Formats: sequence, C-alpha cells, structure tokens
Amino acid sequence: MTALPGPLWLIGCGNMGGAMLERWIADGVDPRAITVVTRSPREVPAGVTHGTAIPQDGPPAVVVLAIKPQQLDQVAPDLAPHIAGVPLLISILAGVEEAALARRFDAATVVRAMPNLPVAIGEGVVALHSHGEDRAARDTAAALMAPLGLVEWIDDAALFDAVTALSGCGPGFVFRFIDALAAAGAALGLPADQAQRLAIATVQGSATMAAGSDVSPATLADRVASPGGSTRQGLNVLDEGDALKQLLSATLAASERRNAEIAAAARG
Ligand SMILES: NC(=O)C1=CN([C@@H]2O[C@H](COP(=O)(O)OP(=O)(O)OC[C@H]3O[C@@H](n4cnc5c(N)ncnc54)[C@H](O)[C@@H]3O)[C@@H](O)[C@H]2O)C=CC1
Ligand SMILES: O=C(O)[C@@H]1CCC=N1
Repeated sequence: MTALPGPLWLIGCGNMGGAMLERWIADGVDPRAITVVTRSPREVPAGVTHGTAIPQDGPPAVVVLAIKPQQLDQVAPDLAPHIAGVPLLISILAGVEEAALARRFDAATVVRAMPNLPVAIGEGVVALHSHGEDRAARDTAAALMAPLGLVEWIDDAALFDAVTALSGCGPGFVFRFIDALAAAGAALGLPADQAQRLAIATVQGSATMAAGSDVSPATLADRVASPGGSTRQGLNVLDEGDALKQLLSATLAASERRNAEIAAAARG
C-alpha cells in the first residue's frame, strides 16, 4: 500500500488521471489525502475531495498535473500561486519538458511521468525523468507510481518522447492490433463477437507468456511457426520487406514527432 507524504492534488482527472486515481484507491491510498480539480464536475471515489476551483489551502505535499498539454497555459496562471514551494510536482503531460514546467511553477522537484492506460489495473508502464537530485522526492515519485505497474527511470530527457510513443501511446496501437486481428478473423467467417474474444485472449496469453519467458518474443514467434506450417505462411506476410517493423517504426516516429511539436509549443 502506498503511503502519501501529505496531501496530493490531482489537477485534471480525465482518462489518464482517472486511471491513476482508480488504481491508487484500489491500492489503499487514503482517499482523504487526495483532492481532484477538474474543469467540470465528475464522479470521484468515495472520500476523495473534488472541486472545479483550485483549493486555497496549498501548497500540498504533491501535485500531479494531468491536464492536456494544450490546457497548460489556461491552468498555470491560476494554479501556480497556490502551489508555490510545493516539494514535488509530477507532470504526466506528453511532450512538455521539465524546464517548461519549472518556468511556470515554483516546485522544489519536478518529475515527468509517462503512464499508460493499463495503470488503471496495476499493469501499466510508468516512465519517470527528473533532473532533480533530491533523493527523497525522487523516491516519493517512484513509490507513488509503483502500484501502477512497471516503473522505469529514463536518464536521458531526449528519449522521453520516444518512451511516450512506445509505452504511453502503445496501448492505443495494441488495442488497434487486437481490433484488426478480430476483424481479420471475422472476415474469414467467424462471428464478430467470438473473433473479438479469441483475439483478446490470444494477445493476453501471448503477452503473459512473453513476460515470463527467458527467450525473446522473436524466438517465441518462431516456436509457434513449425517449418512448412500455417503460422510461417502468415509470418511471411508480416515479414515481407519487414512490413510490420516498417509500419511500427513509422507509427512510433509519427507519435514521437507530435510529442516534439508539443514540447516546442510549450517552450514558447
Ligand atoms: N490518455 C492516455 O492514455 C495518456 C495521457 N497522458 C497525458 O495525460 C494528460 C491528460 O490526458 P487525458 O486524461 O487523456 O485527457 P482528458 O481530456 O481525458 O482529461 C483532461 C482533464 O483535464 C481537466 N481540465 C481541463 N482544463 C482544466 C482546467 N482549466 N482546470 C482544471 N482541470 C482541467 C479536464 O476536466 C479533464 O479532467 C495529457 O497531458 C496526456 O499527454 C499520458 C499518458 C497516456
Ligand atoms: O495521445 C496522447 O495525447 C496521450 C499521450 C500519450 C498517450 N496518450
């Protein structure tokens, strides 16, 4: 169970902020320590304080910024005076750099965090980056993220947009893949709902197996494909001209580029 170092304000609680909050509460974080601020009212777990105005009793011990990058300059002028001196500011905003945050907020330590949607069930990924050298603040950030899934520090800030593309955006690509796998099964004549169940279970089982295996996913793929069998025929389609690798390289590159554009906009 995660123990908070004091009050935590969650600024923005949509798809991602809501997923993190859901998991924290499930993990036993004291809901009375959390205050959620959103643009319009929304339901929050029992015991969590919620409002649409910035609380007047700041600064809290931790602020988690979970608005969209495009909303930063609407929120910052109102929020900044109320959190001046906050020990730890964690931002999950894609693209927005630590320096851009430090320019808008007076926080002792700024940590960038890049979660992904499966954090809601404790099976997400959270990448962390900070130039801050306060060990206690860094440990607090990591401890707060621990119940959400795999937590990894990224030392090189220049790689944060790439991480965002891979694991932050990644669930979107995987969900799309599952949908396409199901649609392809349905196109072969399977009932659509059954094809979807089979596709989800296939991806779930394969991911669990890959996670527990001592060989690489590439080797596992070869173990499914017996020589002259039907998997090999299918893999030949994915492998022709590195079709799947090329497609995913282009996919991640497009996301990384967009993160860089968002970063440039937030630099001002
Ligand atoms: N959705 C995802 O899978 C991921 C999102 N992120 C990051 O999380 C952040 C939020 O994304 P989503 O949750 O998808 O967006 P969302 O649109 O679902 O949520 C945005 C939240 O910000 C609140 N908000 C907007 N203006 C506000 C204001 N003036 N004052 C207070 N609250 C305000 C909204 O009420 C809402 O609760 C983004 O910066 C995104 O880059 C990061 C990783 C994954
Ligand atoms: O696409 C977005 O805006 C966010 C950033 C990472 C995943 N979703």
